[in-house]
Amino acid sequence: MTDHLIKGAAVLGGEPSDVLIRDGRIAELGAVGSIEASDAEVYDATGLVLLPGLVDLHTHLREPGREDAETVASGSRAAALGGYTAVCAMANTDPVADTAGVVEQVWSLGRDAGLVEVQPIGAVTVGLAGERLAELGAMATSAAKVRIFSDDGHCVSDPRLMRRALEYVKAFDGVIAQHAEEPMLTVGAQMHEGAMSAKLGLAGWPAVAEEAIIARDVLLAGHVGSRLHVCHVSTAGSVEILRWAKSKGWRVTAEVCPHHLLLTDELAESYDPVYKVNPPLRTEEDVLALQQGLAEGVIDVVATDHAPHTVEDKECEWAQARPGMLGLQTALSIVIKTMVEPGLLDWAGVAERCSITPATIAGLTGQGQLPHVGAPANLTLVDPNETWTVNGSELAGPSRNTPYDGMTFPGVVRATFFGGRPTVLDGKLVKESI
Ligand SMILES: NC(=O)N[C@@H](CC(=O)O)C(=O)O
Repeated sequence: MTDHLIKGAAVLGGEPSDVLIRDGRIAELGAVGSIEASDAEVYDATGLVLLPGLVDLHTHLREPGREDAETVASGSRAAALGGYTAVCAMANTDPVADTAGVVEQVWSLGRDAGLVEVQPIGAVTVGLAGERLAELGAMATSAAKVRIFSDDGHCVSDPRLMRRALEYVKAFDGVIAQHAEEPMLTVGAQMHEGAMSAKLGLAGWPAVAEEAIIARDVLLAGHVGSRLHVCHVSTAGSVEILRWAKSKGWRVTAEVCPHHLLLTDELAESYDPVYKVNPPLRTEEDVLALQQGLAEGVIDVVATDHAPHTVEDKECEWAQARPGMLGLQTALSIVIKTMVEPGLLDWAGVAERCSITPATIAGLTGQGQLPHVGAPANLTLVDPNETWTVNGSELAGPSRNTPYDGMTFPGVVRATFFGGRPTVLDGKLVKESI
């Protein structure tokens, strides 16, 4: 394996340093010019910020079943280009990832693609139907070593089943990641329930449908003493409930998606389904509360909810369109725009929310480590001073459903190292790694 010498990178935005990567790990870390490595390939990282490789807790890779929208390999390419070195693959595939066989399939496809660590998430219930617990133990002890379980896309709405799931995974320190949506309150829902939905005549998805489930589930998690993770938190009220749950010392974590940190329900006025997503884009007040919650750590992590859909499933009438947006290649830029530029997070905070804490939640021990000698070389180099304009047709993967097409953002991912190997250099996938 080739050695790599990264020169002049600002580690977490601090002093420029040199980093020597050897045999997949950081072998030396020191002041600029202090490391001698004549046989190493040199990467000039002057002006770049070095972060631990990003870790996504919420990625839809669509394989098996909807390879026309994304595959494990194409999603891995998008992830590497976005600065990720690990992604957790959601279970709503076809067939559903509710058995050891399917999670092992996804896990081995990820290993074959070899661009990021692909950690499968297992379904909580058989077929995501919300009726019977899936084989949680078999998935946990499979080669995929599933740690997080989620029916994402569907809520585990039966409180008795939710309690049983929390009790079951407690034995092996597993996590139940809930898609918080009380289904009886979102029948036919198309967008956030508020002034804009009334104006557009679209059925609303009220904030209380999310908040009611989060309130119930934090109480259940506290009661059982088990680990709950709340997916894609989208309302100001949810942040308040999480703040309260954390003050009780309950084992509750939560994620926010980049789109909920930036976009609002006003965009639905275009009737362009690219803005249709679950949970829906909310109000400016919600956006500000989510940013604040992330800054304070009430919301622990940023997760993309990368949800590729084909042109047929997205470029149609709003009501027929599937919910979901691409996210892997734009996430870091949106975090920089919404959190770093306004001074809500510094680079250490970005590392915490986008890498270290997600790796801890997912139990990915080789990921999310602050750069230090001996650490696995999973690293991202980003140029914070460069901007780029999103071009949907140039994104990795077959899907095009980005809400950011034509928008200009700060922060260009220049290089990603996965297990000591560059997957991205100069902003492009490294040929040998494809
Ligand atoms: N987040 C989304 O809008 N879509 C998700 C599933 C879901 O949560 O509905 C998808 O799988 O496409």
